[in-house]
Amino acid sequence: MKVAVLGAAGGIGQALSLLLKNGLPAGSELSLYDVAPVVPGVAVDLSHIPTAVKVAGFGADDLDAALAGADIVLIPAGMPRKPGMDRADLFNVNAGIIKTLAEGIVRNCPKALVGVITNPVNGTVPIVAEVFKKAGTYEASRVFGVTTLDVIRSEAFVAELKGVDVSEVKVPVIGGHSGTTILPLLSQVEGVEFTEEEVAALTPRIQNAGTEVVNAKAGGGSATLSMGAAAARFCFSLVKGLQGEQNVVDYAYVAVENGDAAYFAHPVRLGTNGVEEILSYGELSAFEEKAKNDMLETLNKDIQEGIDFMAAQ
Ligand SMILES: NC(=O)c1ccc[n+]([C@@H]2O[C@H](COP(=O)([O-])OP(=O)(O)OC[C@H]3O[C@@H](n4cnc5c(N)ncnc54)[C@H](O)[C@@H]3O)[C@@H](O)[C@H]2O)c1
Ligand SMILES: O=C(O)C[C@H](O)C(=O)O
Repeated sequence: MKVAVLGAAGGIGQALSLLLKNGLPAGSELSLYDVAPVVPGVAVDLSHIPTAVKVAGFGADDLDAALAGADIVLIPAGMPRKPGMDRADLFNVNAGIIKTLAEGIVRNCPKALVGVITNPVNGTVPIVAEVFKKAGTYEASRVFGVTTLDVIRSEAFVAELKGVDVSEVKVPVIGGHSGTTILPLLSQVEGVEFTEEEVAALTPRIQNAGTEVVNAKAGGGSATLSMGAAAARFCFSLVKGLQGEQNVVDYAYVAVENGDAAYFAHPVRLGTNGVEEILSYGELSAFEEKAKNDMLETLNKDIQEGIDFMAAQ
């Protein structure tokens, strides 16, 4: 199994790479790429951890070597938010980075499963898809927006609020990855009941959790450690699917035919080709149904921005 991390020297990249060095199956290769000159040093540093995962670092000019033959590519490359910014404000800087990296995937590992972390996820995922379509290598089942951070935050917040064992808590989160497009389905959490007031308070807390971190870091970036943990968890699900494990289900922002929007976070069953099946998110409460309908204008606009960016190239 070869896993490439693009943007591996950054806050998320380093946390994620550490977790992958410790958690990928024995015999895997971890390929670290970044334009920052420190990336070979990050690879050397990780290589001193005694696990059976081989690490290599690749600098700015070595994207092709970093990607050659990768089975999974995770992309946390690009600019994070500062206080006062929306994720959408990152589009102009990050769109070009994502396009360049997606073109590298086309050249070197067109069959890889690609997990996009770079914001704004609602728009960067369509960019990757459009690059692949242009090259004739697109398979919708292989492209994912990583929304696992919304899921793990929801688990943490629900457990904290209800005083239950966090390892038992499962919270579906659908939609996109920004503000009101993040929709936790609290009505479907098993074993706990929420009052209307709790739902009305917890839903926006989950939706604004990224901003909570951005403000607490006061100009020093956005979530990196929790995102590293989230991306590693998602990567391990992809690995299990690739290894042929049955019934691996996780949440991700994926292309959906005849769905709520062209891209929407759903539960998906993972397998050797990435998404084997897009699963239904089930029944929504009246509160969730309204929140879903209300988000669609924003989500569709974000998606179109990514498509238009590529159309203008
Ligand atoms: N999906 C999510 O849930 C989620 C969560 C947190 C952050 N993010 C996003 O992830 C991105 C990275 O965040 P971070 O905190 O790690 O930022 P960071 O600034 O710490 O790291 C970004 C890294 O990307 C590298 N980079 C820039 N251009 C590159 C290129 N062309 N090729 C390869 N590497 C390049 C930089 O050198 C840097 O090392 C941001 O866009 C942020 O908004 C997404
Ligand atoms: O909020 C951000 O800008 C980063 C990330 O998308 C998050 O949810 O923490």
